[in-house]
Amino acid sequence: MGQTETFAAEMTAALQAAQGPSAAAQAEASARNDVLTKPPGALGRLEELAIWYASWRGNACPEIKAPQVIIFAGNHGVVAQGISAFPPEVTVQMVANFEGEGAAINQLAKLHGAEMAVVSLELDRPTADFTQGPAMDAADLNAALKAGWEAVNPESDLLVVGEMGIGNTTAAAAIALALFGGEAVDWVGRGTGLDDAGVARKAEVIAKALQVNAPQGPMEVLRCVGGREIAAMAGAMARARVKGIPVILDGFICCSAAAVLDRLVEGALDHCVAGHQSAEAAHGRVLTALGKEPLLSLGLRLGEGSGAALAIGVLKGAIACHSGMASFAEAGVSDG
Ligand SMILES: Cc1cc2ncn([C@H]3O[C@H](COP(=O)(O)O)[C@@H](O)[C@H]3O)c2cc1C
Ligand SMILES: O=C(O)c1cccnc1
Repeated sequence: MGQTETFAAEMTAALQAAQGPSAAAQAEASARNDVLTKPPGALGRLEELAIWYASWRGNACPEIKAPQVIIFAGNHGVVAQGISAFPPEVTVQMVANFEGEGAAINQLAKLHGAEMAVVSLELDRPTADFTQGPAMDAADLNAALKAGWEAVNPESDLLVVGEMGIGNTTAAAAIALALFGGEAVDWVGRGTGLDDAGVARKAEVIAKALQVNAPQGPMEVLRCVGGREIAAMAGAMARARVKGIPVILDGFICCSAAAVLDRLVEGALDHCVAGHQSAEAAHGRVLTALGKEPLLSLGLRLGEGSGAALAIGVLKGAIACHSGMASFAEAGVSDG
């Protein structure tokens, strides 16, 4: 897609025009599921997962051969408000750790045979402190959306987007408050490990951010109180929607980016499944607002795409059974 200056508008139009899943593949996969050698429904959610994946791939008997994990990194001016337990230098240090294959996400991506890309977004130029004014101008927002869009490998057959950005649970909470309403305290959590006073300060910070910026509409919310890596995640998930690449959603920050798309275009997240529910207090609330039931709930509160990457194994299990199992007729098993 074209011009950086108009990227947000072009991306929105592409999402509006995007095709849905294949009804034929869905019907064929569903019929196949009905004759596999198991009592009806005995594979629980794995059955609906396999049919969902098959419908998005347009193939009733799919395989997962080329998963991609993309980690987007960005820095946040709002760290000046003392809203993270860690200093902002950790963002660039962790990027080096990703590149040296030393982070949790490296291990989980490798475990599931996923290609992993790391995209740093102007780490030496943090977003503006959004308690003072918008985090990004239109040029910054468009560039970040486009970086996300372009990072997706169109040949991949599954996408996980993760992030690294000290302070980004505050941006995610501000996005959630702006999109879903309620009270600031409903959307804040401990992030990397804030104490109770820190969490209370974080709530004040996001309340002030919305007073100062008063963003109108999902894209403006993303520009005013988001961050570059959050915008890039949204851009990548939008590209995946257009390309028919299923996405596994990660934790609170990933879901705040997804929520922007959800409010922007109806059905924009139909190609997404929730990988897990993180321990960040408001993640469950965001998942409920998005109508997504998490596959895993293991108390993770890391980000980096880690919970979603772990859930690749669940989806691979669903597809292995669906595409590999024999039917009652093939195996000569009585179908009851
Ligand atoms: C060593 C380290 C590795 C991480 N990997 C992900 N995060 C996570 O923590 C950050 C968000 O929390 P907050 O809003 O409280 O700063 C993000 O970078 C997120 O990805 C990490 C944080 C740290 C310290
Ligand atoms: O939910 C997450 O992804 C999360 C929670 C805490 C810190 N970093 C990420």
